[in-house]
Amino acid sequence: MTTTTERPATEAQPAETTADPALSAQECDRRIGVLRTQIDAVDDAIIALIDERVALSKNVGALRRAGGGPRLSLSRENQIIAKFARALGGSGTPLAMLLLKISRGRM
Ligand SMILES: C=C(O[C@@H]1C=C(C(=O)O)C=C[C@H]1O)C(=O)O
Repeated sequence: MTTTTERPATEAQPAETTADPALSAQECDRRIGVLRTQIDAVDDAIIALIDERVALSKNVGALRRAGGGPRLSLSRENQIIAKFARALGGSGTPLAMLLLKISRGRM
């Protein structure tokens, strides 16, 4: 898969993730700040990937309609929902449905 999205380094440093009860409150706050910066970068990447997915989905839809086909493919959507459910368990299905809804909304 090719993507135009820059992926942030998501691997937190062990020093930032270790919950050591001997840490000062100030050091805990500092580590939380570091981790939140990483979370923000991951969220930015997720948003960029959603935008990329919407654009790809829109292109498929336009091509299918140009070829005389329907706007949607429910069998394909079911495959995607099943993939997310396999990968993410109970939250996979609603997440896939939300992604499909976002893609439809802009088609
Ligand atoms: C993008 C397509 O068209 C529609 C959008 C889909 C999607 O956003 O993943 C999936 C199936 C179709 O309803 C496709 O058929 O692959």
